[in-house]
Amino acid sequence: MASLQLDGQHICGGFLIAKQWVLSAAHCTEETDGKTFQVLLGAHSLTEPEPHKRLYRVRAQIPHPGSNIHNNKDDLLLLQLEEEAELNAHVQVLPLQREDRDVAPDTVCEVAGWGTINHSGRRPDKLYQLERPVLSRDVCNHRTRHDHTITEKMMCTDSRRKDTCKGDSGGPLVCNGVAEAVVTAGSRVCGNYKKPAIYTRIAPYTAWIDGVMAAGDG
Ligand SMILES: NCc1cccc(Nc2n[nH]c3ncnc(Nc4cccc(O)c4)c23)c1
Repeated sequence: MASLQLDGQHICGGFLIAKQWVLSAAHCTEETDGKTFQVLLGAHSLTEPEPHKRLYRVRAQIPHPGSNIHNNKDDLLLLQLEEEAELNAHVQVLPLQREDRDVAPDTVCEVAGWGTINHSGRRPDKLYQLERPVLSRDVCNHRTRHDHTITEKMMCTDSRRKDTCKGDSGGPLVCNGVAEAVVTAGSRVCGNYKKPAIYTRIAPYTAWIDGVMAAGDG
């Protein structure tokens, strides 16, 4: 799990997909007025000293060319670290789902982040993890939910009670140990069952991800 930070402040989640590459969400660069993130790896607490915590500088930030501020399409961001991450028990690469097939509805997946915990907007110091069931695209696209805005490159999880929120964007949705998708803010609503959590599925983007990493590695 990565924390994307500006001036020591957690902004968004992300995760290591290769020794020198982190995947996150393009919308995370919206309020950064061109500043470059630093990436914290190996952390559980954001503030306390921990043996495997290490802050990395970022050499390049590459948003998906289709990402934009008006919708949630192609909401992916690749970050190349200044150097390869030091891997250990607390810092590992997360395998990506490369088969482009929907995760079965009701599959229980997990999502983690340092995003706000509840309507109080309280921000946690320690990493939170949630288990959430996958919601079918048909239910998620219902008129009373996200009203046909969920494309085949997106997926949803139930947002009843436990949900992702501000600061969780960019983190991975992990199903059976594999990163299936990336948290996107969507309607930005948290904890309302009528607005299920939305994610950008990874499998449709593996060609783009591999292409950027191959070009970046020179
Ligand atoms: N559950 C989907 C989801 C995933 C990731 C991020 C988000 N939300 C947000 N992303 N960015 C934001 N900037 C301001 N406010 C926000 N949401 C918010 C904050 C307090 C109360 C509340 O009901 C909603 C968000 C929402």
